[in-house]
Amino acid sequence: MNTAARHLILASTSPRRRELVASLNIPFEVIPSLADEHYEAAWKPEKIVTELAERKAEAVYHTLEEEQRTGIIVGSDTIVVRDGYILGKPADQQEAAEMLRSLQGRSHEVYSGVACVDSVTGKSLVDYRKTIVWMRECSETEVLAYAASGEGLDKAGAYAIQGLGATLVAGIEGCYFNVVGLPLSLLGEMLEAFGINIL
Ligand SMILES: Cc1cn([C@H]2C[C@H](O)[C@@H](COP(=O)(O)OP(=O)(O)OP(=O)(O)O)O2)c(=O)[nH]c1=O
Repeated sequence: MNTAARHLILASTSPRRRELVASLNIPFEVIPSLADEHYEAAWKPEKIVTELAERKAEAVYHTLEEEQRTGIIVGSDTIVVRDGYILGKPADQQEAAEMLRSLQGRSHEVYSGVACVDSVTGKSLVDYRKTIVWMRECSETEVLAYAASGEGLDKAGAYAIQGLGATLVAGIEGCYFNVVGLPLSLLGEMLEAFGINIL
C-alpha cells in the first residue's frame, strides 16, 4: 500500500472538526456519521468518548463500498464533565444558561475521544485526551447574554472556547484543540501509527 496516497475520512458533521482536520494539510473528505450516541449512565467519561468516537468511525466504515475503502476514518466525540456530571449539548437557550451558571467561577473537564479505523485492513485505534478548563465568575447578565448569543447551543457545555466563549475562560490545562473537539496532537500520533506522517 502506498501510504502517500492515503487520505482521511472525517466521520463528523462538526464544522469545527472539519476546520481542524483541514489545518493538517493532508487530503480528506467528510462523511457524516449516523451512529447511535446513547451511552450507559454508569460509564466513565473516558469510556463514553472513546466508545462514541469508535461508533462514529465504525458506522462510516460500514457504509463504504469495497472500492471506497482506501482512507483512514476518523471519528471523535466531546463531552464536558462537572463534578462527575456529564454536560452534553443544551436543548435550548434556557438549558444553556443553566449549564453556564453551573460552570462559572470554577473548573470542569473536557474529554474528547478519537478513533481511527483503517478502511483497508479494518485495524482501529482509539484514545482520548482530557483538558481542565477554568471559567471565570460571570454575572447573571453575562450568562443570559452569552446564552442568548446562540453560540453555545450546538456545543457540549453550552460554550465555544474558540469564539465569544473565550472571554469566559480564565485558563486551561491540557490540549486546547481537545476542547474545540479534536485533539490534534493525539490525532497526529495515531495517524503516525498508520504510517501517515503529517510533518
Ligand atoms: C466545550 C466545547 C465544545 N465544542 C463542540 C465540539 C463538538 O463539535 C461539540 C460536542 O458534540 P459532539 O457530539 O462531540 O460532536 P458533533 O455532534 O458536533 O459532531 P459529530 O458527532 O458529527 O462529529 O461541542 C466546541 O466547539 N467548543 C467548545 O469550547
